[in-house]
Amino acid sequence: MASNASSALLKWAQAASRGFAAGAAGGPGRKVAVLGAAGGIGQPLSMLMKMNAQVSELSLYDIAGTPGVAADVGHINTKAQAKGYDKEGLAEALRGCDLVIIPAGVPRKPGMTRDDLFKINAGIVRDLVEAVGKHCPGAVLNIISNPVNSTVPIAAEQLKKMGVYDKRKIMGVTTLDVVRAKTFYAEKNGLDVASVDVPVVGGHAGVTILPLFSQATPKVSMPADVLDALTKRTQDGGTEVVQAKAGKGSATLSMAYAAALFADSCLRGLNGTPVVECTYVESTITDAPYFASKVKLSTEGVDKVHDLGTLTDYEKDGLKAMMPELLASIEKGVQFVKGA
Ligand SMILES: NC(=O)C1=CN([C@@H]2O[C@H](COP(=O)(O)OP(=O)(O)OC[C@H]3O[C@@H](n4cnc5c(N)ncnc54)[C@H](O)[C@@H]3O)[C@@H](O)[C@H]2O)C=CC1
Ligand SMILES: O=C([O-])CC(=O)C(=O)O
Repeated sequence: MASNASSALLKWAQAASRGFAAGAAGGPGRKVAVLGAAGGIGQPLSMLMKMNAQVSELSLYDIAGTPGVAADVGHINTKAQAKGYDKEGLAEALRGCDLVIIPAGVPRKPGMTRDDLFKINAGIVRDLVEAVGKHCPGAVLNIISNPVNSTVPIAAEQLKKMGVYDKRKIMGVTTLDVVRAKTFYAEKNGLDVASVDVPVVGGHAGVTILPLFSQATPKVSMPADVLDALTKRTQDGGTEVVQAKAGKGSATLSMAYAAALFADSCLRGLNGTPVVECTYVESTITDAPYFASKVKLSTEGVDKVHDLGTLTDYEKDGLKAMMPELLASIEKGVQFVKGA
């Protein structure tokens, strides 16, 4: 089993640049849907999924703009058949899907928290997941739409309501936190970023994002102030991009990259090559019913949720500090569906 997907995925990316003739994973062709495919994340993500050799059918769904995206992506000379769907086509887009990736919804503007997006995105995610429950209840779900800390519980509750919930299938995508932690850790310590791994646990907003630099490889012992600065930069990575884009949205390109890596790992797992990734799932390893940690992805989705390993006092404090916000965000998501 690959202990970490990054080296395999780097090979995948290299194979992509050579035209995907070699090096990419095989396995049965999978049907993958991107819901929100015409958006800032959706477009580059659709391109990257079109380049993934594990995909045979690619459904590109959005409420507007999908014919153009599908026509454009469809000209890429890889085997996946890309098809665009508008509002009326959601059922067909989803039927037979193995993996559904959801980046639909509004992004932040400067000054907003991810929770400020709840008002609009909660309903979008609930309705899309309802369609998933109707048309492809067995599919693995990768939820990108913010606030992830709440949208994953929303998805779970919606599927429970429909009697088709399977905790192994629902994952909140926190890969961008890992991507950022790796980049910042490698930069700060002069390491080859391709050889670096950093687990990131908790949730996906501010203090709920907890990089475990004590478990990073290769191991570098950092002074307390450097460790604190790296931790805070990882927690505020999304805000750094929101501010830099100055009103034009949040991370899209790095997010599409991260989502494509995570989706590739899910597909590898489904195709019988288990991969371990950090992701936000139903969990019993802390007091929070949903929590991101290392998870083994296999033929049915989540196979094993790994525990946190040994934490330093600094990390234990971080874990304690995140709990009130994380628990409140989860409860808000649960009540949004249950209370309705
Ligand atoms: N999990 C993570 O690490 C990250 C999550 N995000 C989140 O991803 C979401 C999308 O971000 P962007 O792509 O930048 O936004 P965007 O506004 O560029 O694109 C969103 C797309 O969703 C579509 N959409 C809206 N309602 C829909 C519905 N009911 N069904 C299908 N499509 C619908 C829109 O038409 C649009 O094309 C945001 O909520 C953002 O906060 C962004 C970056 C990182
Ligand atoms: O910060 C945002 O709003 C988007 C996001 O989740 C990220 O970039 O991590």
